Amino acid sequence: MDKNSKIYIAGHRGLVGSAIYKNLQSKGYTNIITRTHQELDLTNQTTVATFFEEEKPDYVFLAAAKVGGIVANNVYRADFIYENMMIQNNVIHQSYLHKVKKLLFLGSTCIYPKNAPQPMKEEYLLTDTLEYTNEPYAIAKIAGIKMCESYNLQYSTNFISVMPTNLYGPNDNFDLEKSHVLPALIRKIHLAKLLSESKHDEVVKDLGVNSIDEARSYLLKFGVTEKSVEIWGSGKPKREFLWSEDMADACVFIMENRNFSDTYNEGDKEIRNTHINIGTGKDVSIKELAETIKETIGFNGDLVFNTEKPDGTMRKLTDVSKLNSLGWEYKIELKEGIKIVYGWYINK
Ligand SMILES: NC(=O)C1=CN([C@@H]2O[C@H](COP(=O)(O)OP(=O)(O)OC[C@H]3O[C@@H](n4cnc5c(N)ncnc54)[C@H](OP(=O)(O)O)[C@@H]3O)[C@@H](O)[C@H]2O)C=CC1
Ligand SMILES: C[C@H]1O[C@H](OP(=O)(O)OP(=O)(O)OC[C@H]2O[C@@H](n3cnc4c(=O)[nH]c(N)nc43)[C@H](O)[C@@H]2O)[C@@H](O)[C@@H](O)C1=O
Repeated sequence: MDKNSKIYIAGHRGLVGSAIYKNLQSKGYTNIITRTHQELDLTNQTTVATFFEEEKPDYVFLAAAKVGGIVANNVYRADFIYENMMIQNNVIHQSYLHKVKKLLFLGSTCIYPKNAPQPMKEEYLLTDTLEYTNEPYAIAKIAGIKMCESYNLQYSTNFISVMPTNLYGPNDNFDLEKSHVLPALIRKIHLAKLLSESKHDEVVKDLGVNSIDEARSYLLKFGVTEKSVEIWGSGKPKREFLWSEDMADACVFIMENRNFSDTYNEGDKEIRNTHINIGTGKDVSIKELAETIKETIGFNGDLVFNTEKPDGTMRKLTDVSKLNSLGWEYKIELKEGIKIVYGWYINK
C-alpha cells in the first residue's frame, strides 16, 4: 500500500475498525475513506455497488459485521447469518468488480470445530462440527473465507482472510446482554463496586435510567448487586484475549506484507495461504479473567457462577505459529490491557 492509496475501512467506528483507522493514520496513510452504518448499509446490494462505483477504493479492510457475545449469537441466530453473509457478499463481490488491489476479510476463531485439537491450526477448518451457540455466525464467516479463496482462484484477486481470537479494547460494545465477556464483566463489576460505595448518581448516569431503584431492578436481571456479580456459565471455559490495537497492527502488517499467492512451509509441507490466525497463543479461564477484572477494579464482593447460562466452546486457543513466522507478535498483555480499557471506560 502507498501512503496515498485509497483505503476503505468498512466498520471504522467499531472495536477493530477504529483501531485500524488509528494505526493507518499513525503510519502516515492519508487517503482513508469511511462510511457509518447509517450512511451506507452494507447489507444493501445496490447502495454498496454505487459506493464502489463512485469511490473505487484501492484497498479494503472488511471490519464491518454483525458482532456479539455468546447470548447474542445464540438468540439472534437469523440476524447473525443473514447480515454477515449480506455484508461480506456485497463488499467482496464489489471489490472484485471494481478491481480492488487487496482486501482483508475478518473472520473469527469460532470457524474451527467445537472440539478441535488445541492449539488450533489453520488447517483444522472444516474437519468437524461447530459449536452450536455461534454456528450461524461461524458458517457466515466460513463462507467469507471460501468466497475470498474462490475469487482468488477464479479471478486472480488478492483477498486475504484473518481469524482473530476474542478481542477487547476502546470502542468495544459494553451492553450487559449482547456484548462479549470482557467488556460485560468490566461494566458489571464496575457497577457493583459503585453500588457498594453508594455512588448512586454514577450508577444512574452509567445506565441512563431515572432513579437508583430503576437501576437496581435492571441490574438484578444481570445478577449485579453491591454484594456480588453473576458470571455466566461454570467459569471453566478458557478464552484467549487480544488487545484490539495489536489486532489492528497485525491487520495492517498483513496488508502491507502478504499476498494470497504466498505459501508457507510447515515441515516439508507447502501450505496455501487461505487464512491466518491472529492471537496471542495464551489463554485464561473465565474464572481467572473475572478475578483479574475484580482485582483491577477493586471490588470486594463475590463472583457467582450461573450454570444455567451457556459455557460455549470449552477452549479455542489459536496456534499463531504461522503469524509469528511472518515476523509479527502481540505486545499488550491481558492484565495491562484490562487496566487500559477500564481507564478508557470510566473516562469516556
Ligand atoms: N470483537 C471480537 O471479539 C471479535 C471480532 N471479530 C470480527 O472482527 C470484525 C470487527 O468486529 P468488531 O470491531 O468487534 O465489531 P463492532 O461491533 O465493534 O463493529 C462493527 C462495525 O460494523 C459496522 N456495521 C455493522 N453492520 C453494518 C451494516 N449493515 N452496514 C454498515 N456497517 C455495519 C458498525 O457500524 P456503525 O458503527 O456505524 O454502527 C461497526 O462500525 C468483525 O468481522 C468480527 O466478526 C472476530 C473475532 C472476535
Ligand atoms: C469472539 C467470539 O465471541 C463469542 O463466543 P464466546 O467466546 O463464547 O463469547 P463471549 O465472550 O460472549 O463468552 C465467553 C465465555 O464467557 C462467559 N461469560 C461469563 N460471564 C459473561 C457475561 O457476562 N457476558 C458474556 N458475553 N459472556 C460471559 C460465557 O458464558 C462464555 O463461556 C461468539 O460470538 C463467537 O462467535 C466469537 O467469535
